[in-house]
Amino acid sequence: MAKPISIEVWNPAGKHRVVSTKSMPGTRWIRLLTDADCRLEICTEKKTILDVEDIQALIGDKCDGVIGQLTEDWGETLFSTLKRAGGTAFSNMAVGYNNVDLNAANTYGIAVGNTPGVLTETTAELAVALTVSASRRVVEADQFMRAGLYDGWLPHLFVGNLLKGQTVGIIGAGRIGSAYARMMVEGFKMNLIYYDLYQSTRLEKYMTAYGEFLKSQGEAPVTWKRASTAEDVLRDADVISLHPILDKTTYHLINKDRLSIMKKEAVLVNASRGPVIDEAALVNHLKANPMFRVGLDVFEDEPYMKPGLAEQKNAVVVPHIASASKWTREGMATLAALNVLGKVKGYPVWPDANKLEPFLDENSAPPAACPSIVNAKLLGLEVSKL
Ligand SMILES: NC(=O)C1=CN([C@@H]2O[C@H](COP(=O)(O)OP(=O)(O)OC[C@H]3O[C@@H](n4cnc5c(N)ncnc54)[C@H](O)[C@@H]3O)[C@@H](O)[C@H]2O)C=CC1
Ligand SMILES: O=C(O)C(=O)CO
Repeated sequence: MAKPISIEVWNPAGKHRVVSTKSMPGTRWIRLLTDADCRLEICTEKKTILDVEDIQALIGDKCDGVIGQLTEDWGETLFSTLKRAGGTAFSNMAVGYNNVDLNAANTYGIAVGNTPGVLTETTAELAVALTVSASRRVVEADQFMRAGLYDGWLPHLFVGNLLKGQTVGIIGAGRIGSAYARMMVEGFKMNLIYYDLYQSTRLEKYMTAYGEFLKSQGEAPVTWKRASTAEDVLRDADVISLHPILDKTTYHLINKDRLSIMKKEAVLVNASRGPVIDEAALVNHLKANPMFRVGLDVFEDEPYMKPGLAEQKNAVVVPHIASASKWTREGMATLAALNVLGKVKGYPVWPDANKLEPFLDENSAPPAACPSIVNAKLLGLEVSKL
């Protein structure tokens, strides 16, 4: 028998049953669904991470689509349950979808949505915040102050690293990696080295133009380089920020060997996914190298930290909040809802998931399309001509 699970129902007479496994910020997403004849059921269970059984209970016997979260395990069991309930759509309220087994979704013909773009700047800004906090020892200094230990200015008190003129390294120069690179380069006049499987022509053009601009102002130009290996970035950079997707190629990309080639006083930031770093190896490295610093938004076994990490003063840790600005979270909710709604209504897929502004304009109706379906091609979904 299915577990009892608490829900809040909107528009009970709606024709299409859509389930959201969590309450999400804002109300626009709710309005968009209910105005389009959906009965929306929002799970209000007081449990942060729902397990597969909880979600099966939510899906029930009839469900057209589900809006879910990156903490959930969307694999064979959930996609087959959704298919049996007549569902055709699932959307993560996230850009990353490493919690989703796309092969299983494809097997059951379920469209999988994500929420790119709307979180790019917000996430990059938090990565910058972690970089500065780690470089300048902001959290350590804050704790020292609150503990009443400050008894006057001293030449050696909380000396950290200057960013200006140093080299910032990016691994994964996609939307967020490129936005972060620009913030660091513009903000701190840093030189750039990046590694990605693909060339980021846009970022390279920007770097060249910005260097020219600085020169025209009589300032030292910034330089850039595309590295041919991740190791080249790790060896050369003073600050390294990780922004790749999580998949087989990036799992434990930062491991004991790669940590050992980094500068002893480097700053490492991770706002991508926890398993990109071998966290146990990182803890050992932090212990052995007190001048090496990290800023972490994500962890290998969320919500837990590996033993020893919490005690390391050279680590700044925050609980996966990189996309947590009001505008972004409301936008993510809107995109996730529109992915599901679009598929339920039989709309085509938006042609460019990097240009989703029309869906985010609160003053106009969104286009009749699914903003971002990651398996659209595989499912042979029609592309919008709008
Ligand atoms: N901490 C947080 O709250 C957030 C975390 N994220 C994470 O950030 C990731 C990136 O997001 P976007 O920039 O929007 O995605 P994106 O797809 O624009 O960028 C990812 C980049 O990683 C590159 N990449 C893939 N495999 C690689 C490899 N083996 N080595 C080097 N580069 C590789 C890709 O070529 C691409 O350029 C998401 O997949 C998600 O996991 C995203 C938003 C918020
Ligand atoms: O969107 C993502 O992938 C996140 O991690 C949360 O914003």
